[in-house]
Amino acid sequence: MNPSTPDQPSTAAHPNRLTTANPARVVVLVSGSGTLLQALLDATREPDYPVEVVAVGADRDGIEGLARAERAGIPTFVRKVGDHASREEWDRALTEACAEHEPDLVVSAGFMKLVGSEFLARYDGRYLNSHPALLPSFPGMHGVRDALECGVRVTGCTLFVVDAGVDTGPILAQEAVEVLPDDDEASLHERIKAVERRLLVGTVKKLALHGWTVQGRKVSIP
Ligand SMILES: Nc1nc2c(c(=O)[nH]1)N[C@@H](CN(C=O)c1ccc(C(=O)N[C@@H](CCC(=O)O)C(=O)O)cc1)CN2
Ligand SMILES: NCC(=O)N[C@@H]1O[C@H](COP(=O)([O-])[O-])[C@@H](O)[C@H]1O
Repeated sequence: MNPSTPDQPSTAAHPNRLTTANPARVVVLVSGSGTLLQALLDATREPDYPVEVVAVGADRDGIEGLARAERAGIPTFVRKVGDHASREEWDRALTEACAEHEPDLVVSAGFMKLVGSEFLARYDGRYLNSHPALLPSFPGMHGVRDALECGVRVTGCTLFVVDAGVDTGPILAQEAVEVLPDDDEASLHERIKAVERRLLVGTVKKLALHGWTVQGRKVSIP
């Protein structure tokens, strides 16, 4: 993890400011199809996109998210909970696997495991998660299904800085998506993911360019 680089504003006036290398080194964690990951990979092909995806990690084998990384020539790693004696050991192994790539940011993009205290301490303020609902409504593994079952007319997506709770961390960005009368979980999730991809790519760019501060529940990007 890097402090400010010469072409970025000084952190002297903002002691809690988090900054990245230029380009920012990003590890992406996935458990599934990896379309959010793909959006980041596609963005990094633009010459002025200030991010390098340095590795992709997963908690399981055989997923399209890992295949996308391999096709892009990006290093991958898999750390399965079941291969470790305890959840704490898995958390340490995941932390170390990420650390080998010296990330400025770790982005959870459909990563379906809760991380523990070692991971959170190492990546304090630097671990982001994209969630397919407007938090604090509908946290957890089934944000789209829960919103539909509740009958809301508007849901959306949230990008936040992960803390020790489940989808409770300080919010970076949100965008609303209308629920249509004929929506099922799959159709609504597809429309949300289209918005999530754009929000993730745009917000990670802002973080890389400007840095950010986390103070209590507030995240600010200058
Ligand atoms: N400490 C945290 N870790 C993670 C968070 C978080 O908010 N705090 N967000 C997730 C992603 N997530 C929803 O956004 C989420 C992922 C997983 C679970 C969960 O209960 N998982 C179970 C196992 C599920 C399975 O493998 O089928 C578990 O971890 O044991 C809830 C919410 C990223 N990590
Ligand atoms: N609680 C975490 C969660 O539900 N994550 C969600 O998984 C999807 C991943 O899509 P992808 O595999 O196509 O990128 C995204 O909608 C993401 O928000």
